[in-house]
Amino acid sequence: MGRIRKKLFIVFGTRPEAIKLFPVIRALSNSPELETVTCVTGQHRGLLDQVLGIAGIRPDIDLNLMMHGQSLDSLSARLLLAIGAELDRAQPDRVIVQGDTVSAMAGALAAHYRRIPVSHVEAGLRSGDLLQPWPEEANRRIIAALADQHFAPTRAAAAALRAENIASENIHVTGNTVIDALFETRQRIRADPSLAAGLAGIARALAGQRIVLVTSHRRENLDAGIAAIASALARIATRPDVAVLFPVHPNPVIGSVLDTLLPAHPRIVRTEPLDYPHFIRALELADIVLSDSGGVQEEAPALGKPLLVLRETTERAEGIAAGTARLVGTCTDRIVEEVCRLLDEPAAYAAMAQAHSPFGDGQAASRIAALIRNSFNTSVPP
Ligand SMILES: CC(=O)N[C@@H]1[C@@H](OP(=O)(O)OP(=O)(O)OC[C@H]2O[C@@H](n3ccc(=O)[nH]c3=O)[C@H](O)[C@@H]2O)O[C@H](CO)[C@@H](O)[C@@H]1O
Repeated sequence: MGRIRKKLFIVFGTRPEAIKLFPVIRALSNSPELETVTCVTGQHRGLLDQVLGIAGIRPDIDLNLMMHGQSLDSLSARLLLAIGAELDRAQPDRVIVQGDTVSAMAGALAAHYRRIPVSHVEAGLRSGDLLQPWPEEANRRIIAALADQHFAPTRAAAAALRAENIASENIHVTGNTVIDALFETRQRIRADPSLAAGLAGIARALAGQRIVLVTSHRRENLDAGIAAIASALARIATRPDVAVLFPVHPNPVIGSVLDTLLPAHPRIVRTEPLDYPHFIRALELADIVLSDSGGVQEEAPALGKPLLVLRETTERAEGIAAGTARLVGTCTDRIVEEVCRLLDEPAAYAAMAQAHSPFGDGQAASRIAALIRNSFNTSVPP
């Protein structure tokens, strides 16, 4: 006899997955006919835990698989074995993964090996280049081949899936859940400013400066890219009207390049990675954002912050089409030139500083929860 409540097994392991899944986990938990099992892999231990704490998620299973210096193949193999064992124990009716991490790919594959259906949140992002972003572009395509429910954030993402011959009835344009997380967190900070109070000192110290907020951690930028970005920031900070705020990703390669190429300077503020409310507050304080992050490309347009994307290609063309984002790559001169153009030409700045939210309206998670609920109503025999 089948269970009355359907069991959903949600696998994730990194900061961005936790940010983009907490609204979904909550929406699913509000359905009495569904039971959720959250399984974290610990792929990015510290950054993941920051988000879990703030979102109030206590994972049911913590695989804690992070090992210092682990290779992608060792990580993938360990994830596959560990997730598979948990699936055998939990016997879920459906597995949910998000985005393009190795944890998500391994979760989908372990589910497929057990013929458990897979829902993919943030489906259909494609750069068209298997090496950029690497290995995420391949992870996305593998998950798409295995999933039977594809939650595309935008119409363009849905079209990319149809172009790969995924059946239209399995593709749903829901918006990106990061906008749910962003709007909710912004609301929480307004109601309780102490959630982001750690930035008050920095905001006071930088008052009167135009703030350039920077994040960079993409693997393909770890060699020459991050060095070129650091040189650009050092030049930008020579302007007396500008301050650079750089929450640095814990990857040691980034820290050591910055130690060499980004000298101590009163107008360059390097911090540890900020927790989510503090990062959202930093986005609000920023005049210009420089980033190679996927999530930041979705958040900055929703807040009307001009964003220069430190990549050669992007799967998030919607921000560029909306006019809020511009692809600038990682050439030092180009970055400096584009930042100075925004600082010195008010019309250029105003054109990019319009708030658009091409990636969602903040209601994606409730749409996804409803689609998952309905999938059981339609596919379960009477
Ligand atoms: C190749 C690619 O594009 N892949 C993406 C990748 O993630 P990413 O590039 O978006 O990763 P990050 O930049 O680490 O995270 C970003 C989030 O972190 C918040 N943030 C940032 C700095 C900080 O100091 N404190 C914070 O809280 C910030 O607001 C934002 O929401 O994996 C995801 C999962 O599958 C995919 O969705 C997504 O395609």
